[in-house]
Amino acid sequence: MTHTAEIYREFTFEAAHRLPNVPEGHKCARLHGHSYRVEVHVAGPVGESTGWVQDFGDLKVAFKPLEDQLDHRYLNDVVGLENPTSEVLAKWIWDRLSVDLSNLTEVRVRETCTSGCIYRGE
Ligand SMILES: Nc1nc2c(c(=O)[nH]1)N=C([C@H](O)[C@H](O)COP(=O)(O)OP(=O)(O)OP(=O)(O)O)CN2
Ligand SMILES: [Zn+2]
Repeated sequence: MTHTAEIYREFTFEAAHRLPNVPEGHKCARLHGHSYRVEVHVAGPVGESTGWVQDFGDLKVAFKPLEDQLDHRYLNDVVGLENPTSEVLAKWIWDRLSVDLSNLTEVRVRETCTSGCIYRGE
């Protein structure tokens, strides 16, 4: 009997940003950078023969074009990321990944060790 499972892969990239819409004097209005960590989750039935939901390698292939657009970039210059909060970035990633990953369930973006965002496509 098969079961369902959720799998994920973590990616990292380095990028600079500033937040243009924060209140006057907010530190995040200034140019700064993060070592972003992104988790991509997909779910589905575990194949009888494969023993997996999907090859982790598929997630790597799907994320690669996004990594190319994000890594060592000034995020505010990327179309759709003019206000690059974690919330906006998580949806930006979801919108692009969901084209290839129909079983996408969750995108997690971590800006720092303590702060981040979870987006589930709603
Ligand atoms: N809801 C959100 N709040 C904030 C975001 C965001 O994307 N969504 N982003 C920022 C800044 O980008 C900031 O660099 C990260 O915030 P913060 O967790 O405050 O980071 P610090 O490491 O500076 O935390 P301290 O504990 O204050 O040192 C701000 N808010
Ligand atoms: Zn920041």
